[in-house]
Amino acid sequence: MKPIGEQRSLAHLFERVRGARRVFVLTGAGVSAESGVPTFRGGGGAAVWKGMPFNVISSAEMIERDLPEVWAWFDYRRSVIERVRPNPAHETLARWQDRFADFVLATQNIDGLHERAGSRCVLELHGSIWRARCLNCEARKDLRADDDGKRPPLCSICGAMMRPDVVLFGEFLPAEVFARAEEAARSCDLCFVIGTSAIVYPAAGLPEIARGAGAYLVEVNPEETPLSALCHESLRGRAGEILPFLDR
Ligand SMILES: CC(C)NC(=O)[C@H](Cc1c[nH]c2ccccc12)NC(=O)[C@H](CCCC/N=C(/NCCC(=O)O)S[C@H]1O[C@H](COP(=O)(O)OP(=O)(O)OC[C@H]2O[C@@H](n3cnc4c(N)ncnc43)[C@H](O)[C@@H]2O)[C@@H](O)[C@H]1O)NC(=O)OCc1ccccc1
Ligand SMILES: [Zn+2]
Repeated sequence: MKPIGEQRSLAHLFERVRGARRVFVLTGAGVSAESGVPTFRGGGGAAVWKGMPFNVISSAEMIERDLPEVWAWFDYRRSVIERVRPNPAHETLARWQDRFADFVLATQNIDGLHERAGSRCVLELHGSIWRARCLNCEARKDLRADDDGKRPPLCSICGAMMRPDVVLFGEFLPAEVFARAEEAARSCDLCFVIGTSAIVYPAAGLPEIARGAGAYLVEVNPEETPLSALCHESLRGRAGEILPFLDR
């Protein structure tokens, strides 16, 4: 793949980025790929855990059916994530929060790497692998600060069992978080969609909202996605190389 700079003149894009006032960014697993976090390939069919496809082990039914197995799956992913570091894509987006008058970053990722890179008020559309939530009183617990290793963890408020505080397939997204992302998508003048296969909804609908509201839509992804046709720009390459390049 030709380096982004040689693909064609991006002067007009630099212009757009320099002139942007309200920027909305949606990220997916691809933004963490260069950190060493495996992607999902569209949340679809391939077996990811003990022969179960991703959208089965990460589904609401599994909480009922086998909560210990759900914890085993997220404990494994947490063990992978705790060994990696944010990459230049995360770092660039952290800088951008102070570069634009209005900047909103929404992510489908539960890995917490945006926060570790210094991004503040990240809209975690699908929750966080670093939190547990009580099945009875909804109290949250930060597993970085307070994890006695007991599985399932027990709620320190009511003693009930806790589940990972992530949004599983068939579950609604946190309403307030999604509403803020929708609002930002509706009112932005520049929208970046970075490292997502844009298959999982309602997150994949956010760039469509931005485009529909007149925003300039830019995709960063080495591959074509269902959103590419909707984009003003599709920058084919890796986020960790392209974002620092746009940061001028
Ligand atoms: C599979 C899909 C069709 N299914 C859905 O969308 C479902 C059902 C559905 C709802 N509405 C629909 C409309 C149409 C069809 C289906 C639906 N949605 C839901 O269930 C949602 C909840 C969805 C959230 C699920 N939780 C996740 N994650 C947390 C858990 C966990 O992580 O385990 S989703 C999870 O999968 C998705 C994976 O996608 P990506 O992040 O994009 O990753 P992927 O690997 O696919 O792609 C990576 C991309 O990066 C690129 N890339 C690779 N390297 C790089 C690189 N270096 N740089 C840049 N890019 C790179 C690659 O080329 C690739 O394009 C993310 O959203 C991720 O968060 N809830 C819901 O709708 O509630 C209401 C409801 C309630 C009751 C009954 C019905 C409906
Ligand atoms: Zn509780």
